[in-house]
Amino acid sequence: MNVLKFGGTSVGSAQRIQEVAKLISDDQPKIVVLSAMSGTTNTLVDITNHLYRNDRQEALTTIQNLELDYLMTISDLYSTEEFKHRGQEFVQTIFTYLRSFINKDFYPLQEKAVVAQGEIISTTLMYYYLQEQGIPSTLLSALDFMRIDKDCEPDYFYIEQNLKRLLSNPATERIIITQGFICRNAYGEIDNLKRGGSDYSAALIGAALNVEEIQIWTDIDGVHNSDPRYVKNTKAIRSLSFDEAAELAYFGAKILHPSSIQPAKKANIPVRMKNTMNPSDEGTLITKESPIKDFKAVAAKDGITAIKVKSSNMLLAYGFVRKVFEIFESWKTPIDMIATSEVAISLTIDSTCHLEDIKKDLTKYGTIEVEESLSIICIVGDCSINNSGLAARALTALKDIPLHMISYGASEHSISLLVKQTDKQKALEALSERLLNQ
Ligand SMILES: Nc1ncnc2c1ncn2[C@@H]1O[C@H](COP(=O)(O)OP(=O)(O)O)[C@@H](O)[C@H]1O
Ligand SMILES: N[C@@H](CC(=O)OP(=O)(O)O)C(=O)O
Repeated sequence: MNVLKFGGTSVGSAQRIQEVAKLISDDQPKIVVLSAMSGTTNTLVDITNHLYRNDRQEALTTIQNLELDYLMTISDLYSTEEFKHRGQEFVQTIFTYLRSFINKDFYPLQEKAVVAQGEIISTTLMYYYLQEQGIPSTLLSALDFMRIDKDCEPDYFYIEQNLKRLLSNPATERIIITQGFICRNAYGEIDNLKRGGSDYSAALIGAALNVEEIQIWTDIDGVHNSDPRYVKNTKAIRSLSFDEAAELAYFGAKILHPSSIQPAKKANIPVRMKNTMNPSDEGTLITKESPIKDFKAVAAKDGITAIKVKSSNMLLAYGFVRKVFEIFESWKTPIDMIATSEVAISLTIDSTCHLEDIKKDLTKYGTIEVEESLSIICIVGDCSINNSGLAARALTALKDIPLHMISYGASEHSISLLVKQTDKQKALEALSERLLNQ
């Protein structure tokens, strides 16, 4: 069995849904994980913002416009009156539910339920379409098996037990359709795996069922050697190791959710990235081992904040770094990059929710400097100790760009550099020209 995940663009119109249906209609048993049609989750988030602000008219107009889009999709998607009617009835139930929140107090729990509707709609429309085409399939609700625990981490045991239980139903067809992104939390409430989380859903399902392959179908021929939204002439990489792919995903390659490689790596299941618009292209295969290359790819992560703690107490002291880290731990704020000197420690975070609290706590250890709007540039390649000269080439490529921090040596697969967000594009272009396209 394989897991095939189709992203928002892949199911972004009636025609796209029809094309995905063709791709999944062979005889192979498979679990098909769908995202919401592109744009829907953003619009649902807008609706929740209007509801929080009690902006009745804006909420109503946004809900109505989205409903109209879906009614048009339905009229293009189905050819028979019967299925047009079923689609309309289903979509109207969802939009009546959305309208029911208007004129009431709105809570975070309801926000998660509203945002979940995109995947509920896309999977149901696909399920009906397959029925109309006479292709048997089973629609499985992710809310019946996908769960996160109190720390918002996947509940692996629950997921595996419940998926296996549901699939053991003899009425289950060879094609199983389910939602990406959505789940329940430890209290049974509707929740999600964070934006872009359908990749993560697919990987969790694949690992729970120990499938042969996890396929992520998107709108580009696999993982490219740089971000095509910022750099011209990027090229698809044919092979990546789990570790290389995880670094790229974590440091900004939007094509993959940052957590999605971990379950695949743990279960040693290959991940194949494919293009829905060009299915014959081989895409990118992510496995345990991959041929080594000096420079494979570059990714960039925006919205980074650097914090520097300067203190002469650090000189020859022990326990100082631990105390600093404990503050970040107490505020549940992950640290990405670290650099130390005799009297200072610099580190970066990407969540500023508790920045003021962290700064306040850090002042007891020294003077604090904060710099915002930075980007981490992550260069993935052969950064092993024996590959001398690699860091020098990377730094030479960036000779005209001020570097705020460098992290080298911690990973055999990557070098990370901190630049101003405004220098990101220039840095990506320079690396592409001087390292990747040589
Ligand atoms: N290194 C990269 N390789 C390929 N695509 C990338 C990379 N970095 C960013 N992207 C962007 O990611 C997009 C695919 O991700 P996403 O929009 O989330 O797809 P989906 O809708 O299938 O989930 C591509 O269209 C591309 O613009
Ligand atoms: N629909 C969700 C989940 C997701 O993974 O979407 P996509 O596969 O289109 O990135 C989101 O927009 O965040």
